Amino acid sequence: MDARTLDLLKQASTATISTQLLSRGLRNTFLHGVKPLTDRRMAGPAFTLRYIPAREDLDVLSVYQDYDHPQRKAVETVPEGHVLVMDCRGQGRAASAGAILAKRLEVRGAGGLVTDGTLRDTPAIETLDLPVYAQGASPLTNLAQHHAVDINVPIGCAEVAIYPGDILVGDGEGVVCVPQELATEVAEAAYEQERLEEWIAAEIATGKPLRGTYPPDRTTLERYHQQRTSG
Ligand SMILES: O=C([O-])CC(=O)C(=O)O
Ligand SMILES: [Mg+2]
Repeated sequence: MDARTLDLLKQASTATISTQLLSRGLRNTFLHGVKPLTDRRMAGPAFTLRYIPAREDLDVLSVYQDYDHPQRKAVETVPEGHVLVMDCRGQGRAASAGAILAKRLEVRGAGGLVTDGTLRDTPAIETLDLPVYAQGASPLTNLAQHHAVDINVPIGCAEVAIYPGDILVGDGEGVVCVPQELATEVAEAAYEQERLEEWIAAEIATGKPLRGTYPPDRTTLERYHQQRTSG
Protein backbone atom coordinates (compact mmCIF):
# COMPACT_ATOMS: atom_id res chain seq x y z
CA MET A 1 0.00 0.00 0.00
CA ASP A 2 1.39 3.39 -0.98
CA ALA A 3 2.41 5.86 1.71
CA ARG A 4 0.00 8.60 0.54
CA THR A 5 -3.03 6.29 0.90
CA LEU A 6 -2.00 5.23 4.40
CA ASP A 7 -1.30 8.82 5.35
CA LEU A 8 -4.71 10.03 4.13
CA LEU A 9 -6.51 7.15 5.86
CA LYS A 10 -4.68 7.86 9.11
CA GLN A 11 -5.87 11.48 9.04
CA ALA A 12 -9.49 10.55 8.26
CA SER A 13 -12.01 9.65 10.95
CA THR A 14 -13.60 6.19 11.10
CA ALA A 15 -16.95 8.00 10.75
CA THR A 16 -15.92 9.49 7.39
CA ILE A 17 -14.39 6.24 6.18
CA SER A 18 -17.45 4.17 7.11
CA THR A 19 -19.63 6.63 5.17
CA GLN A 20 -17.35 6.28 2.14
CA LEU A 21 -17.58 2.48 2.41
CA LEU A 22 -21.37 2.66 2.83
CA SER A 23 -21.61 4.73 -0.36
CA ARG A 24 -19.85 1.82 -2.10
CA GLY A 25 -22.31 -0.71 -0.65
CA LEU A 26 -20.28 -1.94 2.37
CA ARG A 27 -22.21 -1.75 5.65
CA ASN A 28 -20.35 -4.12 7.93
CA THR A 29 -16.87 -2.63 8.22
CA PHE A 30 -16.72 -1.15 11.74
CA LEU A 31 -15.47 -3.38 14.57
CA HIS A 32 -18.33 -2.79 16.97
CA GLY A 33 -17.32 -3.01 20.66
CA VAL A 34 -13.57 -2.73 20.02
CA LYS A 35 -12.25 0.37 21.77
CA PRO A 36 -8.96 2.30 21.83
CA LEU A 37 -6.62 1.65 24.77
CA THR A 38 -4.02 4.18 23.63
CA ASP A 39 -4.47 7.63 22.10
CA ARG A 40 -2.83 6.78 18.75
CA ARG A 41 -4.22 6.93 15.24
CA MET A 42 -3.69 3.81 13.14
CA ALA A 43 -3.60 2.86 9.45
CA GLY A 44 -1.89 -0.29 8.26
CA PRO A 45 -2.38 -3.59 6.43
CA ALA A 46 -3.88 -6.46 8.43
CA PHE A 47 -1.71 -9.38 9.56
CA THR A 48 -4.05 -11.86 11.23
CA LEU A 49 -4.05 -14.41 14.05
CA ARG A 50 -6.96 -16.82 14.49
CA TYR A 51 -7.87 -18.41 17.81
CA ILE A 52 -10.28 -21.30 18.36
CA PRO A 53 -11.70 -22.33 21.76
CA ALA A 54 -9.12 -23.81 24.14
CA ARG A 55 -9.15 -27.44 25.30
CA GLU A 56 -7.77 -28.48 28.68
CA ASP A 57 -5.56 -31.32 27.39
CA LEU A 58 -3.77 -29.08 24.87
CA ASP A 59 -3.80 -25.59 26.30
CA VAL A 60 -1.48 -25.78 29.28
CA LEU A 61 1.12 -23.24 30.48
CA SER A 62 4.04 -25.34 29.15
CA VAL A 63 3.03 -24.58 25.52
CA TYR A 64 4.76 -21.20 25.98
CA GLN A 65 8.10 -23.07 26.09
CA ASP A 66 7.66 -23.38 22.33
CA TYR A 67 8.80 -20.09 20.82
CA ASP A 68 6.93 -21.09 17.66
CA HIS A 69 3.61 -21.11 19.48
CA PRO A 70 1.41 -19.29 16.89
CA GLN A 71 0.65 -16.36 19.21
CA ARG A 72 4.37 -15.74 19.82
CA LYS A 73 5.24 -16.40 16.16
CA ALA A 74 2.63 -13.88 15.01
CA VAL A 75 4.21 -11.21 17.23
CA GLU A 76 7.69 -12.05 15.91
CA THR A 77 6.71 -12.12 12.21
CA VAL A 78 4.21 -9.29 11.72
CA PRO A 79 5.87 -7.07 9.08
CA GLU A 80 6.76 -3.46 9.87
CA GLY A 81 3.77 -1.13 9.67
CA HIS A 82 1.28 -4.03 9.67
CA VAL A 83 -1.51 -4.32 12.23
CA LEU A 84 -1.75 -7.60 14.16
CA VAL A 85 -5.48 -8.43 14.25
CA MET A 86 -6.74 -11.26 16.44
CA ASP A 87 -9.93 -13.26 16.02
CA CYS A 88 -11.11 -14.21 19.52
CA ARG A 89 -14.68 -14.88 18.41
CA GLY A 90 -15.66 -11.86 20.51
CA GLN A 91 -14.87 -13.84 23.67
CA GLY A 92 -13.09 -11.92 26.41
CA ARG A 93 -12.93 -14.12 29.50
CA ALA A 94 -9.21 -14.70 28.82
CA ALA A 95 -6.86 -12.12 27.28
CA SER A 96 -5.53 -12.46 23.74
CA ALA A 97 -2.14 -10.91 24.64
CA GLY A 98 -0.42 -8.80 27.27
CA ALA A 99 1.99 -5.94 27.78
CA ILE A 100 5.23 -7.78 26.96
CA LEU A 101 3.95 -8.98 23.60
CA ALA A 102 2.49 -5.54 22.92
CA LYS A 103 5.85 -3.94 23.76
CA ARG A 104 7.58 -6.36 21.40
CA LEU A 105 5.16 -5.29 18.65
CA GLU A 106 5.95 -1.63 19.35
CA VAL A 107 9.72 -2.27 19.26
CA ARG A 108 9.40 -4.28 16.03
CA GLY A 109 7.61 -1.32 14.37
CA ALA A 110 4.16 -2.92 14.01
CA GLY A 111 1.36 -0.59 12.97
CA GLY A 112 -0.97 -1.65 15.77
CA LEU A 113 -2.70 -4.39 17.76
CA VAL A 114 -6.41 -5.16 17.43
CA THR A 115 -8.50 -7.88 19.11
CA ASP A 116 -12.22 -8.52 19.45
CA GLY A 117 -11.36 -10.12 22.80
CA THR A 118 -9.55 -8.61 25.77
CA LEU A 119 -5.97 -7.82 26.80
CA ARG A 120 -4.14 -8.30 30.08
CA ASP A 121 -1.66 -5.89 31.71
CA THR A 122 -3.75 -3.02 30.32
CA PRO A 123 -2.32 -0.35 32.69
CA ALA A 124 1.09 -0.98 31.06
CA ILE A 125 -0.38 -1.25 27.55
CA GLU A 126 -2.02 2.16 27.99
CA THR A 127 1.45 3.76 28.25
CA LEU A 128 2.68 2.37 24.89
CA ASP A 129 3.25 4.29 21.67
CA LEU A 130 1.47 1.51 19.77
CA PRO A 131 -2.14 1.91 18.60
CA VAL A 132 -4.04 -0.77 20.58
CA TYR A 133 -7.73 -1.67 20.35
CA ALA A 134 -9.68 -4.28 22.37
CA GLN A 135 -13.10 -4.93 23.92
CA GLY A 136 -11.59 -4.45 27.40
CA ALA A 137 -9.36 -6.05 30.02
CA SER A 138 -9.04 -9.56 31.47
CA PRO A 139 -6.07 -10.69 33.56
CA LEU A 140 -6.34 -14.40 32.56
CA THR A 141 -3.76 -15.57 30.01
CA ASN A 142 -5.07 -16.57 26.56
CA LEU A 143 -4.88 -20.34 26.83
CA ALA A 144 -7.56 -20.36 29.54
CA GLN A 145 -10.04 -19.73 26.72
CA HIS A 146 -8.20 -19.48 23.39
CA HIS A 147 -6.02 -21.72 21.25
CA ALA A 148 -3.96 -19.90 18.61
CA VAL A 149 -4.06 -21.83 15.32
CA ASP A 150 -3.55 -19.81 12.12
CA ILE A 151 -1.43 -16.90 11.04
CA ASN A 152 -2.38 -14.58 8.18
CA VAL A 153 -5.59 -16.24 7.02
CA PRO A 154 -8.96 -14.51 6.52
CA ILE A 155 -10.66 -14.03 9.91
CA GLY A 156 -13.75 -12.56 11.49
CA CYS A 157 -13.02 -9.82 14.03
CA ALA A 158 -16.01 -8.34 15.86
CA GLU A 159 -18.15 -9.97 13.12
CA VAL A 160 -16.29 -8.10 10.35
CA ALA A 161 -14.52 -10.10 7.61
CA ILE A 162 -10.82 -9.23 7.53
CA TYR A 163 -8.53 -10.50 4.78
CA PRO A 164 -4.75 -10.22 5.15
CA GLY A 165 -3.69 -6.93 3.55
CA ASP A 166 -6.97 -5.09 4.14
CA ILE A 167 -6.28 -1.70 5.68
CA LEU A 168 -7.28 -1.26 9.31
CA VAL A 169 -7.87 2.34 10.33
CA GLY A 170 -8.25 3.37 13.96
CA ASP A 171 -9.15 6.61 15.73
CA GLY A 172 -10.74 7.62 19.05
CA GLU A 173 -14.00 5.84 18.15
CA GLY A 174 -12.57 2.48 17.13
CA VAL A 175 -11.47 0.51 14.07
CA VAL A 176 -12.80 0.25 10.53
CA CYS A 177 -11.64 -2.29 7.92
CA VAL A 178 -11.07 -0.93 4.40
CA PRO A 179 -10.86 -3.64 1.72
CA GLN A 180 -7.43 -3.46 0.14
CA GLU A 181 -8.69 -2.79 -3.41
CA LEU A 182 -10.82 0.17 -2.25
CA ALA A 183 -8.19 1.77 -0.02
CA THR A 184 -6.83 4.36 -2.45
CA GLU A 185 -10.18 5.66 -3.74
CA VAL A 186 -11.67 5.68 -0.22
CA ALA A 187 -8.62 7.57 1.12
CA GLU A 188 -8.91 10.30 -1.54
CA ALA A 189 -12.71 10.57 -1.16
CA ALA A 190 -12.44 10.68 2.66
CA TYR A 191 -9.97 13.56 2.43
CA GLU A 192 -12.34 15.53 0.15
CA GLN A 193 -15.35 14.76 2.38
CA GLU A 194 -13.53 16.04 5.47
CA ARG A 195 -12.43 19.28 3.79
CA LEU A 196 -16.02 19.91 2.73
CA GLU A 197 -17.42 18.99 6.17
CA GLU A 198 -14.92 21.27 7.90
CA TRP A 199 -16.18 24.13 5.75
CA ILE A 200 -19.82 23.13 6.40
CA ALA A 201 -19.19 23.02 10.17
CA ALA A 202 -17.82 26.58 9.99
CA GLU A 203 -20.96 27.66 8.07
CA ILE A 204 -23.18 26.03 10.71
CA ALA A 205 -21.18 27.83 13.42
CA THR A 206 -22.06 31.17 11.79
CA GLY A 207 -25.78 30.39 12.14
CA LYS A 208 -26.64 28.83 8.76
CA PRO A 209 -29.58 26.37 8.94
CA LEU A 210 -29.27 22.71 7.99
CA ARG A 211 -31.51 23.18 4.93
CA GLY A 212 -29.27 24.03 2.02
CA THR A 213 -26.09 23.66 4.10
CA TYR A 214 -25.99 20.07 5.34
CA PRO A 215 -26.13 18.30 3.01
CA PRO A 216 -25.04 21.22 0.81
CA ASP A 217 -27.33 22.19 -2.07
CA ARG A 218 -25.98 23.35 -5.42
CA THR A 219 -25.64 26.99 -4.45
CA THR A 220 -23.76 26.11 -1.26
CA LEU A 221 -21.48 23.74 -3.16
CA GLU A 222 -20.72 26.46 -5.70
CA ARG A 223 -19.77 28.83 -2.90
CA TYR A 224 -17.54 26.15 -1.38
CA HIS A 225 -15.74 25.50 -4.66
CA GLN A 226 -15.37 29.24 -5.35
CA GLN A 227 -13.86 29.88 -1.90
CA ARG A 228 -11.61 26.86 -2.26
CA THR A 229 -10.19 27.97 -5.63
CA SER A 230 -9.81 31.60 -4.52
CA GLY A 231 -8.25 30.76 -1.18
O1 LIG B 1 0.04 -14.41 28.54
C1 LIG B 1 0.00 -13.49 27.73
O2 LIG B 1 -1.02 -13.16 27.08
C2 LIG B 1 1.24 -12.68 27.51
C3 LIG B 1 1.51 -11.62 28.50
O3 LIG B 1 1.05 -11.63 29.64
C4 LIG B 1 2.36 -10.50 28.09
O4 LIG B 1 2.57 -10.32 26.88
O5 LIG B 1 2.80 -9.73 28.95
MG1 LIG C 1 2.09 -10.11 30.99
